[in-house]
Amino acid sequence: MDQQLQALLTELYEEGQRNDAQAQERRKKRLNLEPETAQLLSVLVRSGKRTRLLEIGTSNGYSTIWLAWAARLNGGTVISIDREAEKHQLADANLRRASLRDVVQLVQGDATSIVADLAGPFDFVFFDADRFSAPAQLNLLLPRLTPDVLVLADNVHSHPDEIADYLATVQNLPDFEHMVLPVGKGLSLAYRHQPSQSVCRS
Ligand SMILES: C[S@@+](CC[C@H](N)C(=O)[O-])C[C@H]1O[C@@H](n2cnc3c(N)ncnc32)[C@H](O)[C@@H]1O
Repeated sequence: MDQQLQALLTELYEEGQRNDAQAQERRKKRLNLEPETAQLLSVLVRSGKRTRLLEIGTSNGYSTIWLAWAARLNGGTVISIDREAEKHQLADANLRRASLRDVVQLVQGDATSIVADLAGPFDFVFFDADRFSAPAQLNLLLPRLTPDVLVLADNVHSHPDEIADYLATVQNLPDFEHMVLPVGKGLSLAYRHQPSQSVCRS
């Protein structure tokens, strides 16, 4: 990552921290990922050559920039959803500053309604919005996941009660292995690897 993009990410994160310290309403907070979690996501995208990314919870685009930068290196794209119009505009401006706007489709609205209409397929899904709706969103997305897919969710340690249903859902998915990584606020990682069927040669 070049220094200019690193500097922009640091600026956005620090601005988010300052904003969140004084914002009264929760919906006005940026609630950005910890930088180490965002970096881990970008490593997973790059190392796994993931190209069809979906993020639920854009905020001002901090994590979206990390994902978009990684996706671009793989020739991929990101769809990112947020219900707040103000955050949608901030993310739009920040992605333009990062010269990554062309890699990202920003969608404004309620994530559950939106994912129901997304064609996919996705090989990387990151849940970072309202944890109560995440199980329903995951179930809607299941037919639109690639055989080899990573499904992640933040806030396992920070919001254990809110994320419990999501964790139960993901842990019960057949063919997925699941773990919780002690990074940032606790990152749920589910991985399915279904190799394409080998051709039997006689
Ligand atoms: C934790 S913040 C996302 C932070 C962002 N991923 C980052 O690291 O910069 C959660 C975001 O999800 C959005 N959100 C919450 N519930 C939502 C829903 N049901 N549909 C769409 N967006 C939602 C909020 O407006 C908020 O901006």
